[in-house]
Amino acid sequence: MKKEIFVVGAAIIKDHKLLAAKRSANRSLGGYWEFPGGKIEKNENPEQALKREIFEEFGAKSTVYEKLAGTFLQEYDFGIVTLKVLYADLDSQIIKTIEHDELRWVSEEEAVHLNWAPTDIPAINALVAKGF
Ligand SMILES: Nc1nc2c([nH]c(=O)n2[C@H]2C[C@H](O)[C@@H](COP(=O)(O)OP(=O)(O)OP(=O)(O)O)O2)c(=O)[nH]1
Repeated sequence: MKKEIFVVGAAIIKDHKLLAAKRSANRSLGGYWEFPGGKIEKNENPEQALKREIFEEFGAKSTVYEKLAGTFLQEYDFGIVTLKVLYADLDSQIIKTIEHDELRWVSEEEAVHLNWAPTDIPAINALVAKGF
């Protein structure tokens, strides 16, 4: 049985642009674009996990809103990732990036051309279909 990995990602949208993050080359799925976020720990709900991850990754406070419809599943050699995407806002500046090689605010047109982690592709398509 493969390990199940429960992950939460943030759809952070400002001025019609989405904050895309490129995973550091030395990590699992390195070099792919993703939503800021990470693994949900045992004692957390998705919202708590996302606020913690955004603070750890960026040193920024955040407000988390509703979930994007759907749960996105993808099997990898290291496990099965189950991704939930929550809309969020940053309430303070990004003061550091510890897990990403690059951060980029992208339009819908730019977003669809990035090399997203396979898990994230249907989520990006759903976000673009809704418009941002
Ligand atoms: N943060 C994030 N992780 C994602 C996304 N899509 C996706 O498949 N993942 C995967 C990558 C990782 O295997 C896992 C999230 O773990 P993580 O971001 O906490 O990474 P980590 O530092 O604990 O993992 P690792 O590099 O040490 O293996 O989910 C996404 O949009 N955002």
